[in-house]
Amino acid sequence: MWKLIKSRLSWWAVGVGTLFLIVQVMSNLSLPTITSDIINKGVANSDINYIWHSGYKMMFIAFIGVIGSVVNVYFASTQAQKVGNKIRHDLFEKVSFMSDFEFEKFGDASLITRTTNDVIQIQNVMVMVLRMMLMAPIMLIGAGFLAYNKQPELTAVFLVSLPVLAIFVGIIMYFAVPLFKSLQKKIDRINLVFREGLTGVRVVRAFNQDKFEQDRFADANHDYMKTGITVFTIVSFMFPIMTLVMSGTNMGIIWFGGQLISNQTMQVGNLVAFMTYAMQILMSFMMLSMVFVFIPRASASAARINEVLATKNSVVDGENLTAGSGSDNNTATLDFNHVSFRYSGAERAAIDDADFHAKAGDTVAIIGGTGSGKTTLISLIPRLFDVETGNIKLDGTNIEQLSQHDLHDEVAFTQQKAVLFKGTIRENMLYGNEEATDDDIWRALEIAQTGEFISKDGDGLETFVEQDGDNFSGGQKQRLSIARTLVKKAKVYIFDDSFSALDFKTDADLRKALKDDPEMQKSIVIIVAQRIATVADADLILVMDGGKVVGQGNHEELKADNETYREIIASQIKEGDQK
Ligand SMILES: Nc1ncnc2c1ncn2[C@@H]1O[C@H](COP(=O)(O)OP(=O)(O)OP(=O)(O)O)[C@@H](O)[C@H]1O
Repeated sequence: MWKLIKSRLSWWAVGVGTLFLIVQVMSNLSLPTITSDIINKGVANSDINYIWHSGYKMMFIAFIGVIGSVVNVYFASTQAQKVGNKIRHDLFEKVSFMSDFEFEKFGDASLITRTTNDVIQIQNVMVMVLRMMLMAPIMLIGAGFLAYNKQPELTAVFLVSLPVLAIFVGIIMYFAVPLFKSLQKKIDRINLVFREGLTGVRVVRAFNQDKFEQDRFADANHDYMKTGITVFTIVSFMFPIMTLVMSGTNMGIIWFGGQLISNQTMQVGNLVAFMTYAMQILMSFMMLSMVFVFIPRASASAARINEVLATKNSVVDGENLTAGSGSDNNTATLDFNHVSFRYSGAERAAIDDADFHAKAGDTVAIIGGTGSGKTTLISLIPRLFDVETGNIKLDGTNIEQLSQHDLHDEVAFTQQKAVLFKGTIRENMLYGNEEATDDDIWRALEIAQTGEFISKDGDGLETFVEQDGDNFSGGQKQRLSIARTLVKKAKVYIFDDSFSALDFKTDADLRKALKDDPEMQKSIVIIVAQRIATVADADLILVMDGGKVVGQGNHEELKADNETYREIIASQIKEGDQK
């Protein structure tokens, strides 16, 4: 935890906060001595002036103490907030650059818990540490010293009360600490079930599994609640035990102190001050114990956060990078040279010796059965994963020699699942290219065949997009995603099964518009598809089966001599889906 906090802490603020904390503790420590003086000198001698004078002094010192406390709380809280803010920022940045490998390792529910709840645990403990953990030792030593000064013999009482308190606190910590740690894992589980229930709400309803999902969530929720109740019940023993020990200590002090007073070896005022110091000593001990109860929970959270921050991204920028891919758009080339790739832990290669070449103006279509490796193949181009053997060259430059930023500038990607953001159509389109003009956006929207639902006569680019694009149909969302990809100026445009949600006519119109657009002639278009009709016009068709490119050529060539391609055609004739 220390490692996580120290580099993000502002040390001058901690210094100033500690200074004011010392002021507060000094004020707290000096008040009992003044009280004892009021009793010993003012009350005993009926000296009203002395009592008033000491009263003013007490008020002044108490006021200084309040200022010390307020300033210290301010610095402790702002530091905790700032450190939390920096950790969340760093986590988000780290997660933004993670490849799918790293995402799968943690799971998104756990990443969310780590960025929210785990950070809050650290913030809470930071406030405790910056206040209690610094205050308690100063107060413990100060009050112990002053109590000893008032009446050394009486300090023997602590030889009993402190060990008794330590034993009870030790027992509480022994049971509470492991439970505190397990609470974090249980929050992960709640997040996971909640997230799955939310994102899959339609599937859940369609299969009438509402009850099953509710029970699943109730189980996770109940499990968390049970552990929470157990741990906080255990911790709640702290306060009654503390009260018991304090009362016992007071009784001891009054018992022995009373005897010392009757022997005239102690003044009444000293007894009162001693009792206050005794409370301060026990309170300090208690504060330290509380901090030590909560630190392990925060340490567990810190370990979970550090695990994310320390994760090495499997896709990283290499050294000696080439600036840009080295040629203008008109000469764009893409070469897959004997590329193989295997998912971590997988026995079989997901891509086995893929070798093909494309140039500006080409449309490359990839077809094959489900699980044949189409998505994996195109994911290698923007380096969502790195190739295992072979290489991919863009304009003759190995893509691993380009910075990821430069590479992503050259490659525009539409995923299988359309993703839209809440906002306007314009905002969504500018996501593809923030410098795009309205004309650029309308050009992209026209190619993507959005005319039937986004028109210049209506709200146009100001049309509102709900969260996840929920106010559009699947096919409309897909067309908007395609338009956003086209707004970007890129050398390679990839459409991963993006046309499957479109009806045949729209699919054909869109591909024709793509082909006819002069801008697209400068780029390479890669289309992953399941339908023969979608791929038939492509300049190069790659037929995939079991991770291998088992055929490449145009429609006529493949129809003539590729068995797998013919099987796909045959299967689609049966479905009445062939061109
Ligand atoms: N993240 C992953 N981790 C491990 N294996 C994976 C992962 N993603 C895909 N695979 C495996 O790699 C193979 C190719 O998957 P891929 O998604 O590339 O196929 P696809 O042809 O795009 O399928 P579909 O048409 O169904 O989308 C499959 O056997 C799949 O199980």
